[in-house]
Amino acid sequence: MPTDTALLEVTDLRAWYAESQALQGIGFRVNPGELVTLIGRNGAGKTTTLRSIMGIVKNRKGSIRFEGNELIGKRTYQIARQGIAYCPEERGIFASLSVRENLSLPPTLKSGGMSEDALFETFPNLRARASSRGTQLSGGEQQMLAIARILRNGCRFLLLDEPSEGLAPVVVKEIGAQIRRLKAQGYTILLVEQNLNFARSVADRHVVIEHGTVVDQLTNDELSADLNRVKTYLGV
Ligand SMILES: Nc1ncnc2c1ncn2[C@@H]1O[C@H](COP(=O)(O)OP(=O)(O)OP(=O)(O)O)[C@@H](O)[C@H]1O
Repeated sequence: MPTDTALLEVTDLRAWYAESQALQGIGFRVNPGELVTLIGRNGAGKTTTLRSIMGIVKNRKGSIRFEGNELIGKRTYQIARQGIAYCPEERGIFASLSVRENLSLPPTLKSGGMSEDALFETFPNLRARASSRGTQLSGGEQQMLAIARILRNGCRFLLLDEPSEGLAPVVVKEIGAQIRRLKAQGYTILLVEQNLNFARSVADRHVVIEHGTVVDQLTNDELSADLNRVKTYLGV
């Protein structure tokens, strides 16, 4: 696909934590409406890639273009306002606030954010738990709330960090179905995952990261046809 159709284009991305270089020159693209995963072992650089796109990791070089606009040099709030939402691995639910209060917090960054009703339709478990505090939610409900919350602000490009982590298989399936529904609604999604089966159940393409670089890229069909190609990288 030609460069000018990419929604996100990352080129030679390098990033540092103090003196330590975590990304060594990452390059990949995400086209509008696609769901792309970043897969790789612990410490490969997946989360750092998402945090670099968001400008949370500030010491970064190379190029990150979103809708043609360069994000390197921009602050996190400016990046969010371009229409990029980030759901971190730690989920960031406000423990003492109810589900409804957690959902009321995000600022409107773009028009077209999901209404509370639309969110409760996508995540029916949350409707039943609307008055429950963050601490009373199961891990799966917390993950759903973390995703639901970023849908409030109107962003159409979602960065999701390991939504399946620590969840029972039946809950992982449910979250997979919800993510597929978001994709069907036109959201573009970049997803960090270590759970290969989950990644295969939702993605169009996969970008494999090792030691801060991209070592392979493949479509979901290519992955299904040759699972060993990726299992070697993941060490499973
Ligand atoms: N806050 C930090 N300070 C210093 N080094 C860090 C920090 N966060 C991550 N690193 C290092 O950067 C490298 C990439 O880590 P990153 O978290 O991006 O990996 P990952 O692929 O997302 O793995 P994981 O699934 O374990 O988060 C690792 O070597 C890690 O130790």
